[in-house]
Amino acid sequence: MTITGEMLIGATAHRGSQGEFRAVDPATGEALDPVFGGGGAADVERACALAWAAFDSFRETGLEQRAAFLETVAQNILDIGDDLITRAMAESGLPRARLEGERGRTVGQLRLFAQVVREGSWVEARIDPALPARTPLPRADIRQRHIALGPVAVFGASNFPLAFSVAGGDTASAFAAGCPVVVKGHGAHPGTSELVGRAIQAAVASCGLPEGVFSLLFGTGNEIGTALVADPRIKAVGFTGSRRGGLALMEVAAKRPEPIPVYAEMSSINPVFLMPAALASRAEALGKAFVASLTMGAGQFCTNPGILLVVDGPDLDRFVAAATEALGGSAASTMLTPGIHAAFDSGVAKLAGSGAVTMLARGLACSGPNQAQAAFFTTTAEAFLADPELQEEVFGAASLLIRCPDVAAMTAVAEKLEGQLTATLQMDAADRAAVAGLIPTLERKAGRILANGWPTGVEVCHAMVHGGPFPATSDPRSTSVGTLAIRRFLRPVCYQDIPADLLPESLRDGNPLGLWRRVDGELGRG
Ligand SMILES: NC(=O)C1=CN([C@@H]2O[C@H](COP(=O)(O)OP(=O)(O)OC[C@H]3O[C@@H](n4cnc5c(N)ncnc54)[C@H](OP(=O)(O)O)[C@@H]3O)[C@@H](O)[C@H]2O)C=CC1
Ligand SMILES: O=C(O)CCC(=O)C(=O)O
Repeated sequence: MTITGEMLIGATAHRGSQGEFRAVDPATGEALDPVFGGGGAADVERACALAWAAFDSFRETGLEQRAAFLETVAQNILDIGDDLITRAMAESGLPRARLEGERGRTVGQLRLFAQVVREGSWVEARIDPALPARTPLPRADIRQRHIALGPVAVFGASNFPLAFSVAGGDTASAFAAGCPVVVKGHGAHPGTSELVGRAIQAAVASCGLPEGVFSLLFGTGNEIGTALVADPRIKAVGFTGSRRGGLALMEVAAKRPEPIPVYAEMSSINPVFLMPAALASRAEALGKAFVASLTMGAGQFCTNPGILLVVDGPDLDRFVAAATEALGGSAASTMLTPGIHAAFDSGVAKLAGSGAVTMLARGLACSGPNQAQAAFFTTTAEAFLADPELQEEVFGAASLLIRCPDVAAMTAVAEKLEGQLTATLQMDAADRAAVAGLIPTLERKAGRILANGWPTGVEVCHAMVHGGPFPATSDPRSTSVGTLAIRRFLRPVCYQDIPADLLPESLRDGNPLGLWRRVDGELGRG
């Protein structure tokens, strides 16, 4: 498939006229062909007008048709073949195996959402039949279902050019809910975005859906994203990226005449608690496993283990020795963009320059452009508590070990942490009582608590929560990974005494769609 450098607006391909840009291969620093045209206000207007025109029809597509659409998108992405992988490698510096795995995850989550759509319980139909004889007052016939929120603006993330980008989790869950999507493609991987965008565009056409179900825009500055979020026809936003970018978009959304929800995944340092018995029994293995998680994908995961909390003592020294040895031998790896690389270097320099922090190890020296050397630092619980800047995310393979005098100090540090995507416990049986004391704090701080694993690598499943209190996300009531993500793009509507023939099928007597429904409080298929 040829990459043209055009935006995809409804059924058309259209070259933007507001400036030009090219992707950069971060491994070589060279600009890649073709030249892309940046979009402007007229392109946002056209994409949003089409999305709005498609909305009422798309949200009422039958469950089977919508599920088949998601499956067609998945198949079309696979059908691009190796061109997709080679372009994504060139644009991101990520290795083939990682991108092939990511493609599998992307296709898998589209197919999982197809199953969810077919199964239909997301409609959450409720029926409270009329009680005309009730005294002192009769009850009306009251029915409820969930409908799609409206067109959704999705911002592709730089660090997952497939699974969190044009056809990533935000798009899949919005489509599943029945929302048209306008994607603002990330400037780091426009060719990958165009290829995937064309796969979606073809699926819209072959499934007989209105063209406005999907558009893909590019820009050469913040203006296009701002205009998209400000457009009155956009009713929700999905974003993964920097705290600054997420906050800026939240502000735009909040200042609209009609404010809208922004589901932004932004910043997390993912504390790992090395509990005393676990440390005593397997300090060396933990040191090696920690470095493997830290350096995976050049550390460019929002779930990266950015801080470790540990009780000081000889077992910690064993852990540090193993971790510094592993990290000292880890190769420098190419980061996604020159900007992300520069931000990593400046974050590491800031930590190194802090009087309260000691450098423990650096990875092997860089041998090419945009490469990052992993970094491992230590500080004390007291110093960490005194300096809120030590909590700032350094995006990449950098981590800070916090030496605590006892488990109570670990809890005290946990209490001072900002909201997190994850909190990890390395624990043995003898740590159970201490962990039981920590869990209430971790439940308040994080979206996912895990034991004896590492936070990188999120399973896409029904029970997953990839979210958490601010600043991990802008809305802790939801998740951006897993099937619960559909809820972000739905809202309940109640129908009181609406004539039977005007009710949506999901709420009609006789349950023509065979959905799980709550009738007079009882859940069943009646
Ligand atoms: N925690 C996480 O999961 C991640 C964190 N990051 C962090 O973000 C930094 C930069 O990476 P990047 O991926 O580019 O993330 P950004 O947040 O800078 O950009 C993400 C997207 O949001 C848009 N955007 C950003 N700011 C604004 C704004 N003020 N108004 C309108 N649109 C905006 C960008 O558009 P435009 O192209 O116009 O800039 C881009 O499409 C990294 O160094 C890292 O610190 C990055 C990825 C993931
Ligand atoms: O760890 C993962 O698999 C997902 C990470 C993520 O959401 C991110 O880095 O933005």
